[in-house]
Amino acid sequence: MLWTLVIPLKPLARAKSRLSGTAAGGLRPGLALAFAQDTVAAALACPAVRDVAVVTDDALAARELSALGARIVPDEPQGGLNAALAHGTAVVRTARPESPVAALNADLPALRTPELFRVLEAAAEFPRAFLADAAAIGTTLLAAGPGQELLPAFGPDSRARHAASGAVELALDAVDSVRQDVDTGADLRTALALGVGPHTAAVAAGLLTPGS
Ligand SMILES: Nc1nc2c(ncn2[C@@H]2O[C@H](COP(=O)(O)OP(=O)(O)OP(=O)(O)O)[C@@H](O)[C@H]2O)c(=O)[nH]1
Ligand SMILES: C=C(OP(=O)(O)O)C(=O)O
Repeated sequence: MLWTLVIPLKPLARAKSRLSGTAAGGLRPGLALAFAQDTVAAALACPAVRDVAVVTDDALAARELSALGARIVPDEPQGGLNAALAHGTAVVRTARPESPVAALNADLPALRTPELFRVLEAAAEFPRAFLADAAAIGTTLLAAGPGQELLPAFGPDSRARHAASGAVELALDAVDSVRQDVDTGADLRTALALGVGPHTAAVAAGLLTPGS
């Protein structure tokens, strides 16, 4: 099955606010962009991915991510994350109404293409499926097969809300890079230990000193 990924991205000036203690104001937008660049590059390299649509109103991110090969969908609803995902899904399905679609967070800087492949292959077995985040509270990927509504319920406790919505939780080992979203400085250190992509590695160099 070939998936269309829908990746939401907040305007960079407001993104990753919980990293403000780790990356001071001037550096945080660049870090959020680097996370998105590494996420999009790893996703576009995946043989199970037909294309990637990024839902964002950020002009710089739109330029940089379209240069990688992503389609940009303006965040027209301006109604937060789930509205952006529902909109992005509707837009990509205008051309391909039956397309399998998966929402993927833009803050997965350690994302490894083979692990994403395994997650998407597993998701293809169910009408709707999701992957819990590394903290086991949230969600990093929500998939809807051909003709299925996405019904995104991201945000606090989204693991429980996606399960309650009828999506099947994917119980997979060894897909840590797909689960490792980065919200805090501790998450960033964990992602760096897993191994981040080149954009994040370049920005993170100098941000964190060993043991900080
Ligand atoms: N297009 C769009 N994307 C959003 C919006 N809110 C959050 N996102 C994206 O949704 C994903 C998950 O959000 P979070 O992990 O909370 O990221 P964040 O909002 O940048 O982080 P905090 O500011 O620390 O809450 C990230 O890829 C965000 O960029 C929104 O209103 N519109
Ligand atoms: C948006 C989510 O999480 P967080 O803001 O914790 O990354 C989520 O897990 O649904």
